[in-house]
Amino acid sequence: MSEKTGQKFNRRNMLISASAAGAGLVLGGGGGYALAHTQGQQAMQQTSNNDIISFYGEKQAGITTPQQDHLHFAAFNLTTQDSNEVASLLRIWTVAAAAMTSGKPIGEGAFPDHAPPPDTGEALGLPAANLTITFGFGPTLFTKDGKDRYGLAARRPEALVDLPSLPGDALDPTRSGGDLCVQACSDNPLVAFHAVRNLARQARGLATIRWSQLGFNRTASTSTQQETPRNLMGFKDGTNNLKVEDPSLMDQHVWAGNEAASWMHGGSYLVARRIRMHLESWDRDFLADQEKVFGRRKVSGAPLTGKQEFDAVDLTAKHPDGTSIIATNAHIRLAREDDNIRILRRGYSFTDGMDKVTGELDAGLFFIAFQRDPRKQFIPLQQKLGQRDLLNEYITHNGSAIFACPPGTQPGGFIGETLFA
Ligand SMILES: C=CC1=C(C)c2cc3[nH]c(cc4nc(cc5[nH]c(cc1n2)c(C)c5CCC(=O)O)C(CCC(=O)O)=C4C)c(C)c3C=C
Ligand SMILES: [Fe+2]
Repeated sequence: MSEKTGQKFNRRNMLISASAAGAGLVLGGGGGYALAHTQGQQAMQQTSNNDIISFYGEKQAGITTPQQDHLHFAAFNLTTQDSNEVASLLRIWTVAAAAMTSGKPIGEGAFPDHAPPPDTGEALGLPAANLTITFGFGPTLFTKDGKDRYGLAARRPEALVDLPSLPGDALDPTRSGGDLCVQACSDNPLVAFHAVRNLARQARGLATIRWSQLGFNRTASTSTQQETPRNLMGFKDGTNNLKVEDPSLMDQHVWAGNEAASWMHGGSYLVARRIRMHLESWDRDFLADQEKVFGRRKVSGAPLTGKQEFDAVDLTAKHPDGTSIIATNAHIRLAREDDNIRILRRGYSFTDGMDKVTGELDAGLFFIAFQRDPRKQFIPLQQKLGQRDLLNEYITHNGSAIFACPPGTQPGGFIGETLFA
């Protein structure tokens, strides 16, 4: 499993070192850029801190590593027809991701004056801020329009299904699907942006961004060490999420095991949904009704059957008149009626400004969940929620994608090596 390495390196040290050495404007020319780069590498060896999450490991980082505050997610269309070029792209991305997640710019050694710098530069001076970069493969990497594009069709995992049409879906194809995905998460939004920008730049000629989504303020806690954040509806979100400190729950619900295609062992399946919230009508709803929708108190986050946030949810408790305290179609009842179906939620709030047609906010939850098998987890859950959830009055799912995230890799290897072996 990927872990915090305890190494100290940040791009700020790199800049300070460079200017102390009289390099002048670090971005002013190739010489300054290169000096900053070299001295930054020394800084990394000399100091230590804890804002670096190792890219290399048995499992990809960004799944069961504690969730950061900001997201830049991008889905890519492959434009190359050659499977060797797809593997080459993954090799290049692996090296770049390992550098950026350690707080280093892309590219080694001195950068030439008369060529574009290998790194775009906007994150120079910034620490890694716990950057993780997680890669995934969409169904269309394996089969597209009935064709075996790269000779990989036979290796498509059974669990990597095309998501069926789900109740209440209003999906926009331009915000859905993708051959590859990159999930960049960091506690600094610019660091996450820089990661996706630079990977997209490296992909030129082989792949283009199909759609992307920025996310702010994680809407889940994935670690017992984190405080539960609030979503844009004002409710604490993530209270009963799986917590990464329990490896047996991760093995049971998140990591693909022996049932999966062998190249996916130690990987996981990512489902992303762009869920627009109709915040104007939500804001007109009475507090008691808002609380009924979720089955929890707005301020404390406590279940309606308890007093404090982490009190157990009692789905059997009744009012004196015999009706259920947590309504029969409350979100937390439907999401947890079956204790065997659990997912690791890792979503973010988003806003893309306003809807030009209605004048309303275009904002909501960019839902991301990791799981061992979407056929047994996300799909049945959403089938139930989409039919009966009280929340449906206030939300619309308008983007959707599924990706198989392969296991991690070690220095010298690359993400996806088990698939392309
Ligand atoms: C298909 C899975 C889920 C979707 C889609 C989904 C959308 C969604 N959820 C909230 C807000 C909350 N969800 C909460 C709990 C919760 N949600 C899901 C699944 C989906 N949610 C699960 C499995 C759970 C946990 C249930 C449990 O085990 O008790 C909560 C309560 C606090 C918490 O436990 O996190 C909130 C709040 C929104 C706003 C939303 C779509 C916009
Ligand atoms: Fe939920």
